[in-house]
Amino acid sequence: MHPAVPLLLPRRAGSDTDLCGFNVPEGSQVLVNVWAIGRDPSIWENPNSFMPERFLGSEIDVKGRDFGLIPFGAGRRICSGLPLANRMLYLMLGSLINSFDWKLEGGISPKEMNMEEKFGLTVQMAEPLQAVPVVI
Ligand code: HEM
Repeated sequence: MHPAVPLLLPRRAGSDTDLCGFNVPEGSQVLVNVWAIGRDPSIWENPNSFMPERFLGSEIDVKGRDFGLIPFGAGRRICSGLPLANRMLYLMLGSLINSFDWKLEGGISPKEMNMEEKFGLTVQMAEPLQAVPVVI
């Protein structure tokens, strides 16, 4: 839902190409809108809902084979840090959740949290997250 690099790295068409009925002339710059793919209702049920459980028992992964979910990109320019990120994310997130209780600053409830984004080459929260760790 919130891909780190919403338009991936720009590509250039190596030859005249027909893409889903659109003519893409050789040399055109092509941007892949991963942000829109992640919110496409023809691919995802309830695309705007955060439902990590939708992946339970699913074969879909983020390694660039399932074009509905390519937060690390795909093809020859796929993120070269994917194997590292794939290991570190579980470790970091698991450590943070295991070691602390978390609350939002100002007594805001998670449902009230502003999840809007700022437009840019990389996605950032419009209103930075202020999460307070409480030692368990
Ligand atoms: C959650 C963590 C990360 C995400 C979501 C992410 C996402 C991406 C995306 C979307 C791209 C563009 C791929 C494309 O256009 O097909 C990219 C490129 C790249 N990423 Fe990551 N990345 C992450 C972590 C890392 C880490 C940990 C490293 C290095 C240690 C790294 C190094 C790179 C490099 C070098 C490229 C450029 C690859 C190229 O141009 O061939 N990334 N990343």
